[in-house]
Parts: sequence; structure tokens; C-alpha cells
Amino acid sequence: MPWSLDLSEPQTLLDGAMTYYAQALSFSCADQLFTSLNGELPWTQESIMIYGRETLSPRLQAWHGDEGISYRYSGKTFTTLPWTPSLVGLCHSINQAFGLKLNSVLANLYRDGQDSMGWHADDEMELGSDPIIVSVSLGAERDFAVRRIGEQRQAGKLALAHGSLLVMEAGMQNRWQHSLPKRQGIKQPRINLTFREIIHSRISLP
Ligand SMILES: O=C(O)CCC(=O)C(=O)O
Ligand SMILES: [Fe+2]
Repeated sequence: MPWSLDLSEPQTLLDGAMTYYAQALSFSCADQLFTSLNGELPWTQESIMIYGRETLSPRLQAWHGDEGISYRYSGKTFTTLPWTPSLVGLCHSINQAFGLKLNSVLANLYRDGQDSMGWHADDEMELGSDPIIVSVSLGAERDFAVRRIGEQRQAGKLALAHGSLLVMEAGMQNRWQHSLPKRQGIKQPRINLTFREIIHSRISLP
């Protein structure tokens, strides 16, 4: 199913490292997408290693994409699940609009303001040296925080609206880290989709 994107009012941020479209999807499309993804994706809470200890990840995830793609994330190897109709339609619309060849998506479900994602750059080797990543946000508005690589201090934040689209442009992952901090007051869930192009799919050894 194709989704129509309104890319008429881009906002350029971080000297061109990010472009934000506050209302790329209409509210009704965004509502519909949230409801179908929330119900249909096989949301899983992965365990991750933090300082050598196994802990549950503070969010739920699902990986979908073209067949035969595998990807390492937080020290684990994932193989993508097949596309769902709504995800493949959105990926196709994004590829058409931006002239990209994104072939997979990491879906994150933040159940409420207690769920989060720590500081990182999406710099895994599978993405090549300078990837473009397209992020779609649905549901509760949450802050997306940024800081320069090598600095502790947060440089800024951007509230990602329901139906918004954020392009992390070339240059972003090499210079900036991002995170999704906890927000005590938020009781509603949020879904984020980061569409990526996996260039070097890892060969799994037995
Ligand atoms: O939830 C977000 O907006 C960010 C997600 C993210 O950074 C990622 O999936 O790598
Ligand atoms: Fe990320």
C-alpha cells in the first residue's frame, strides 16, 4: 500500500546533517499506520549487553526488509523478517521521493516515557561509510537529542511529531550521536521506523 508524503516544508538542521518534515504523513494516515503496526508487528524485547551484563532492552523492536539481509545491532545478529504491506508501501514511497534504495527497517516501540534509546550513531559497517537513514515517527511526541561525537554535552533536541519524517543525511553518523531520552510524564506509546540501506550484509558463519 503506497503512502502519500508531504515533503513541501523541509527544515534543515545541524548544518544540513538532518532534514525534518513535521507533517510528512497526514494525521489520519499516521493514525492508521500506528494502529496497524502496533497490532501486526512481532514486537520483541531483546536482551542487550551493558557493561558485560545481560539486561532487557528498554523498548520493543522488529526488523523487516528484503529477503536475506542480516545486521548486527547492540552486539546481536538479526535477520530481517519479510516486509508487511504497510511497511513495504512506506519504504517504496520514501525511496521514490528521495531517490534512495533503502531495503530494511528497524521498528522501535517505546511503550511509554520510561522506554528509551541510549546515545549512539548508526555507524555499523553494514550501512557503508556514510549512510542516509530515514526516520518516521508515530504516536507520542518524544525528544530526539543530539550531541557531537566526542562530547558529553547535549547540543540540542528536536521533538518528533506524530506523522513526522526526519532524514539523517550523509555526514550525520560520522559527526553526531543521537538518543531518545526517558520522559517521566509521557504515558502514551510511540513507534519509530528507521529505514536503512544495508549494503554489506554480514555472512553468517556456523
Ligand atoms: O526512536 C528514534 O527516534 C530513534 C531511533 C534510532 O535512533 C535508531 O533506531 O537507531
Ligand atoms: Fe539511531
